Amino acid sequence: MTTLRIAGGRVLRPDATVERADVLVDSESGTITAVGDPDEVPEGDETLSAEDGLVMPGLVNAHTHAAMTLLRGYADDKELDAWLQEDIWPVEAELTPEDVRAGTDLGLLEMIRSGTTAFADMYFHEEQVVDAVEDAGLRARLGYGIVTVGKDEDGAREDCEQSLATARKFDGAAAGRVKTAFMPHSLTTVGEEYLREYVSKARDDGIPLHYHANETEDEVDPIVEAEGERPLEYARELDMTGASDSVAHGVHLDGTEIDLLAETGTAVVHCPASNMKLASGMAPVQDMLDAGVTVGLGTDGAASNNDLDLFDEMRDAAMVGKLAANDASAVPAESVVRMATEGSADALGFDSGRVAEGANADLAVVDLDAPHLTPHHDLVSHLVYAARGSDVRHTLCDGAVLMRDREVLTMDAEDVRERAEERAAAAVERAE
Ligand SMILES: N[C@@H](CCSC[C@H]1O[C@@H](n2cnc3c(=O)[nH]cnc32)[C@H](O)[C@@H]1O)C(=O)O
Ligand SMILES: [Zn+2]
Repeated sequence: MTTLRIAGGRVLRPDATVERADVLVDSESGTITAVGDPDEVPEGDETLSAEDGLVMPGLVNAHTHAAMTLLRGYADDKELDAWLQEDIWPVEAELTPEDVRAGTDLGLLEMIRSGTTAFADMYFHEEQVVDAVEDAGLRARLGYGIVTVGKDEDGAREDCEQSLATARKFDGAAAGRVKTAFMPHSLTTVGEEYLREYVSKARDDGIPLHYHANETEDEVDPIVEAEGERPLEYARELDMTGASDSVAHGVHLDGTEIDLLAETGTAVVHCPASNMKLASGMAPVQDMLDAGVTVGLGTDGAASNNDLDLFDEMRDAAMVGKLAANDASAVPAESVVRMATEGSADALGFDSGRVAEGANADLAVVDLDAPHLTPHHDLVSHLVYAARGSDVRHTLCDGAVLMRDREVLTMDAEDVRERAEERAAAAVERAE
């Protein structure tokens, strides 16, 4: 057994208290085997210094499209529908497997550097994402995104089959760090007949669902008109709500839908930056938390954010949560940290997001000695309101060190940047 002791720092515990403690990690099982007083934690085979640092759960990005880093800054300042149809989808149609690998690598590099250890990915050429995750050492729940609008029946079925096949094939890949889901893009971009047929197939195999829901009013209104019910009521009828499922966004929700989410255990992944940038609206996050909904946090793709830094996202979540509730005490720092760690991990079905014995050893160590993190009245406050991704010193996933002293060990950062730069430029040129 190889053990690693993370020593000399402070530790953020699941009850949001901070204490001086060391953490012992078993690299073979990839779990945390002890957390506690430095005198009581056994010696490790190796030591990683957390002096002047805070050991926290690795952040979990519960909704993204990692390869969309290639489209970062390509098209901004537009609302969702026009942005997707006029700018994003034409370039995505040109993306080859190698392009997706390059964009995903760039996304993973950015995640590791900013203390993110797990993510949910909805995209295509997912075999590339599996390989990228395997090599970089992160954890992911991934799936192939289905769009049937604008496709004939054969094309639509092909998409659905592809999503099922991807979910079946890759579950458990990368030594168990990859899990999968069936991923219809949304309730309006996938036809009802296909949802009915293929969701039931996914259910037969126990495959969870992840999809965009209630993101914009333009997406809610047509369902209300056609079905005479709210989108999530429609989703429940289609058997698309359940304890293993998660929906991205959940911006435009009424009280009935919030109750439905809580009752069924369906998680919502809040994506505040994307919601603000595309002017989609303000999610009722405090209302969801009050109702007992599992709420996670996601960046969405880098083209609508425009980065994958969950520290930024935490600040955005707190800020917009207060505006939405018209209450400065709404969505406080502690709730936000919980959202980005345990909440997201629960949404994705990972035993991560908490520094506790037995949990996955997915961790980040944040430097506390920066001017913008001084003084130390309240470190939970700092994580949400003052820290940034570049404050992360070490990142670990599944008991392995992915970044040590700001050097990413599992990827060649220069090569990743060069490939992404070249492939992004070429794809845009082909599309235009
Ligand atoms: N199989 C589909 C791809 C779907 S992947 C998921 C899709 O979600 C898109 N996407 C990114 N951000 C958002 C968002 O905020 N709302 C809805 N879709 C988004 C993204 O561009 C990507 O096309 C096809 O071949 O068209
Ligand atoms: Zn999305």
